[in-house]
Amino acid sequence: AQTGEVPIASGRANVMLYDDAAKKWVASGTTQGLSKVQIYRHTTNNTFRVVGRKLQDHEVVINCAIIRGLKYNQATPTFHQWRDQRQVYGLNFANKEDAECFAQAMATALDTI
Ligand SMILES: CC[C@@H]1C=C[C@H]2CCN(C(=O)[C@@H]3CC[C@H]4C=C[C@]5(CCCN5C(=O)[C@H](Cc5ccccc5Cl)NC(C)=O)C(=O)N43)[C@@H]2C(=O)N1CC(=O)O
Repeated sequence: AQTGEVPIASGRANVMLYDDAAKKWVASGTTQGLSKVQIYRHTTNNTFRVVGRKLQDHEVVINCAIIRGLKYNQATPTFHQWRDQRQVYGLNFANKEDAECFAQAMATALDTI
């Protein structure tokens, strides 16, 4: 977190990006494996972003702003996804509790911005 950012959710997930050309999901980052995915709230300007780091080597595998109007799709109880103009992000959560907690924080963020 940068100064002035606080995490409002944290969960374990495989962070996936959709390869439009190949029409398949690919793991984000250089290795497979679970990441710690957090939603940070910036305390001064009340903006939010999703940051994910590999549990093993802390490689940053996702760092994307949560923008007003984002549609967060809970495709399954453990696979949630959204898109921006560049790509589609997928979070394959380790369990549905982490997924539910993350989705709740995402909803809060989307209600706030
Ligand atoms: C990690 C493996 C993964 C695990 C779980 C399952 C769950 C379903 N699933 C999918 O990929 C589903 C199946 C159909 C395919 C077709 C298109 C896709 C791909 C690109 C985005 N998309 C949208 O449907 C988006 C969603 C959206 C709606 C609303 C707002 C935002 C968004 Cl992003 N619709 C728009 C209109 O954008 C898609 O998610 N798709 C996953 C999946 O099979 N696997 C297994 C594998 O791939 O082996």
